[in-house]
Amino acid sequence: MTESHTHKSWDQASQARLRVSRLVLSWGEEAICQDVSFSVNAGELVCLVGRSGSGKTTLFHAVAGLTVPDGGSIFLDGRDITGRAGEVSYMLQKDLLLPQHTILENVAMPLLIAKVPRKRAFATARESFATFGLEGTEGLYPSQLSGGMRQRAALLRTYLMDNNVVLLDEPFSALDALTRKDLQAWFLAMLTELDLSAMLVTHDVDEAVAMADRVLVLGSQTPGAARPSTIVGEVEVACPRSDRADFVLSSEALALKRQVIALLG
Ligand SMILES: Nc1ncnc2c1ncn2[C@@H]1O[C@H](COP(=O)(O)OP(=O)(O)OP(=O)(O)O)[C@@H](O)[C@H]1O
Repeated sequence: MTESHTHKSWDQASQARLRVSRLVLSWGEEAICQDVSFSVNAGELVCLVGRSGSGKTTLFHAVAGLTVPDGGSIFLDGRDITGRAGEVSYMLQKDLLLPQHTILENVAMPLLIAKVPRKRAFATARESFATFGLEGTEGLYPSQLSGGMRQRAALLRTYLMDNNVVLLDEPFSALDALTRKDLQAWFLAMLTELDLSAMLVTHDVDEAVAMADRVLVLGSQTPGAARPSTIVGEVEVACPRSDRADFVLSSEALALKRQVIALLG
């Protein structure tokens, strides 16, 4: 039996869609992440929080296959995808829409890059505009949309990469507080509707507890040193997505935030 077969039975038993095992990452001589292991289960939203510079983006790049780790492995449904791009969808921190292209052209980009014929790419993209609350914006340009709408378009573009695991790096951070709240609630409903598993980087402990099924904390175990980072703890948020609006105001949510903040150190 090969190594990946061994992991496949393990993953299926544990429902892990994505499994990261003992990842080691560095930039040149500098060790950024050391011995990072975690999994994302089917349908789960995991939020990754960590101080600035702890290596969240570096970790996401590796999971997305944009860099090859110095050690460790990444499995998707039990398949070793270490160093392979395109297996999980990734929305970068500054995933800007191209200003000179229409929303339809922007959203269809992953399909066009995958060499789907233009007509079919646009038809496929159009089908999801209503689901993402973007109907009527197909022919508009990014500058004609509100920040929230632009972010929905970027999320739709990520969705059209057509993987059932998505990585999102601070997708709501540039939005004003009210738009962010609306979009967070909408995003949770979308994840459920589309049956996606997701991992989201955020600086914002409130956002993590408001959205996640599980919060992972990336931090250093070496006193006084910011790096190398590892997963220093996790906090489970056992609240149905539909009840989150009330939950965030509860003493239970406050207690969970305290736990996350304590892990951040
Ligand atoms: N392209 C790069 N080349 C060299 N070093 C890098 C590069 N990108 C990141 N680093 C190093 O890795 C460290 C971690 O950066 P990273 O962006 O992963 O952290 P982060 O937790 O996402 O930070 P933030 O929350 O501020 O976005 C940085 O402090 C920097 O030293």
